[in-house]
Amino acid sequence: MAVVEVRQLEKSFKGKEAVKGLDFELQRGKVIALLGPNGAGKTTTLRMLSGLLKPTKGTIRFSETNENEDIRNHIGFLPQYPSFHSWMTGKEFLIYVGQLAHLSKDEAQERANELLEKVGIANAANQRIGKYSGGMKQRLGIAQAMIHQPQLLMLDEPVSSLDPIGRREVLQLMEELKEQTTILFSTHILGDAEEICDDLLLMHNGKILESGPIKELQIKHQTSLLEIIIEENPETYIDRLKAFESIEDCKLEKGKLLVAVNDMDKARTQILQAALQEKWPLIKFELRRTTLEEMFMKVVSG
Ligand SMILES: Nc1ncnc2c1ncn2[C@@H]1O[C@H](COP(=O)(O)OP(=O)(O)OP(=O)(O)O)[C@@H](O)[C@H]1O
Repeated sequence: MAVVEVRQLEKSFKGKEAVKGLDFELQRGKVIALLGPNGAGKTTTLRMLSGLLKPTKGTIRFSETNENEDIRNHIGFLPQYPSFHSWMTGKEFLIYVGQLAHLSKDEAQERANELLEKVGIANAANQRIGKYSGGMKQRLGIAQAMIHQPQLLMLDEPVSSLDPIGRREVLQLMEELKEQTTILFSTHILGDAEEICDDLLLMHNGKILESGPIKELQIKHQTSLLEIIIEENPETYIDRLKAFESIEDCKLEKGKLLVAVNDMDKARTQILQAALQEKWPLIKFELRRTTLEEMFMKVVSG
């Protein structure tokens, strides 16, 4: 079941389209990565979903809200550059945020203690935020976004500014929080997405180019390539290779023939038979797989 359904979502800034007609759904209980290079439109999309920015066009429908209900009751948001009152302690800050979210003082206190424990900074509860490390601030930011038990937690680049240890810890925390809420987080690092997400929304130039379960996308984009090295005049073999129906394309790159195949078994047999019969000066014949990462890099590099 979808937590949120987005249809034809658009946003322009002074006539410049930042988000160009998005259609997607977020499935309950999943961790979804909104993946894309700088300027893809990730922040703009998250800000529209969180109610901070008005779409130019399109609809965002949360499954558990009524027409006139404030969607902020159902979502938690951690911006890319959160601002904290550095003179407050972590606990004071969470109680303050809890009361802003309409919890009573007692409820806010109870929830603050619970969350400080959950995000792993209970030992720094009474320390001023100004003394927190980047990772601790990010944990506190996640706790503030979770204060009212939202059905959707949105995190804008939650690990980008962290060192490898902080990054690992926050990713682990997100993995744990998955039990309680659906999580949508933006990143430009495929590795982060691959590590913890179930589903992927791949965004580029304001559009979603790919979406779905990451495992399915990995399989979909895993294509087979053969790398062949022929000692003399490799360019003269291109047309010969392209003539096989099992071969989709062939090009010469840095002295290697890169052959895209549609039927690996057939291609292997056909090429090796021809090489034997026609005495090709074959040096190397190797299988290479392209991955989601290569697909992503291709998209990112335009
Ligand atoms: N308030 C604004 N006014 C004008 N243009 C904007 C505004 N906010 C975003 N943009 C433009 O919209 C496009 C998408 O920006 P956005 O911040 O959503 O991308 P992003 O994918 O989050 O990038 P990053 O990873 O760098 O944060 C960019 O071209 C950006 O310059």
